[in-house]
Amino acid sequence: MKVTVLGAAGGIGQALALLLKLQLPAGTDLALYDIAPVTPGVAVDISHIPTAVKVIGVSGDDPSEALKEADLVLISAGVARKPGMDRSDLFNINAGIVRNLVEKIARVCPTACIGIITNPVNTTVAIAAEVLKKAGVYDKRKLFGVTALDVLRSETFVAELKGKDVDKVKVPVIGGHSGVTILPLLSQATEEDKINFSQEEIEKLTQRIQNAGTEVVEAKAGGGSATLSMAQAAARFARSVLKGLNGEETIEFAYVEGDGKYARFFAQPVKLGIEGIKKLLDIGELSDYEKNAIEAMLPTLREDIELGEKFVNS
Ligand SMILES: NC(=O)c1ccc[n+]([C@@H]2O[C@H](COP(=O)([O-])OP(=O)(O)OC[C@H]3O[C@@H](n4cnc5c(N)ncnc54)[C@H](O)[C@@H]3O)[C@@H](O)[C@H]2O)c1
Ligand SMILES: O=C(O)C[C@H](O)C(=O)O
Repeated sequence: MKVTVLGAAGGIGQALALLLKLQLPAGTDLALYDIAPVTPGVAVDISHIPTAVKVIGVSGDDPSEALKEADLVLISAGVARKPGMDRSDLFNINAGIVRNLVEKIARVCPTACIGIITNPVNTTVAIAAEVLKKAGVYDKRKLFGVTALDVLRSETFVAELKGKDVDKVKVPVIGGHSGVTILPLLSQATEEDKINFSQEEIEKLTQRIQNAGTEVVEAKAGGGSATLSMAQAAARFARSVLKGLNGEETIEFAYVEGDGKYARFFAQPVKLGIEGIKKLLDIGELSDYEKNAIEAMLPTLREDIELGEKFVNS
């Protein structure tokens, strides 16, 4: 198996490269690409860590060498937020970056699974889908917006608030990856057994999870957004995708093209298998608060998606 990271010299990219070198199964190839000239050096650096994962680093204008025969491509190339910005403010720069990189993927490794980290994820995934469709290689089972960080944060915050074992807490998170489109399903949170919340706790926790990215952006005070926690989330996601590709089915939450019930793309639980998504899983029973929250997010989510579709097609 081969995993490629595009944007590998960045804050997420370097931490992700390190985690993948440490966590990928023995025998996996890891390819790092970034326009930054330091990228081959990042690869040399982590290549000295004694694990059975082989690393190459490619810089410059052409990612082809890094993409050749990739099974999974993770894209974290692009700019990050500064205080006062929304994720949608990144569209002007990141839309073109994602379009160009996905065009390369369509040519060099059209059957690879793709995990998009670059914001605004609600829109960049739609851009990727349209680019792949134009190239005649779109397989919706293989395109993912990486929303695993929302799940990690929910597990952490719930465990902290309720004094639970963080290793056992599970919280589904659905919708998209910005503001009100991030919806933790606290009515389904468990630590083996169901965890109960007061309405006040539900409202405060939901808001904290929705604003967690901004919490990091403000704390970093102009130095960027979440990189280390994001790298861990992406590494966990990558391991699950590879497990699936290797025939060991796993479940992850990701922003994918589903049945269109709520929006063309929607973060939901998926069963991963040898072709990427094997099955879309049901989001389960929702509380009235969650049902209302879905209705409230849909105009934003649909607009975000349309923006990406139009960017490629007009
Ligand atoms: N999905 C999520 O949950 C999540 C979480 C955190 C950050 N993000 C997003 O991830 C992106 C990256 O964040 P970061 O903190 O790593 O930013 P960063 O600025 O530290 O790194 C970005 C890297 O992308 C590279 N790059 C720019 N254009 C490129 C191109 N055309 N080809 C290859 N590489 C290119 C840059 O050289 C840089 O090394 C941002 O858009 C950020 O908003 C998403
Ligand atoms: O908030 C951001 O801009 C980065 C990322 O989407 C996050 O959730 O941390």
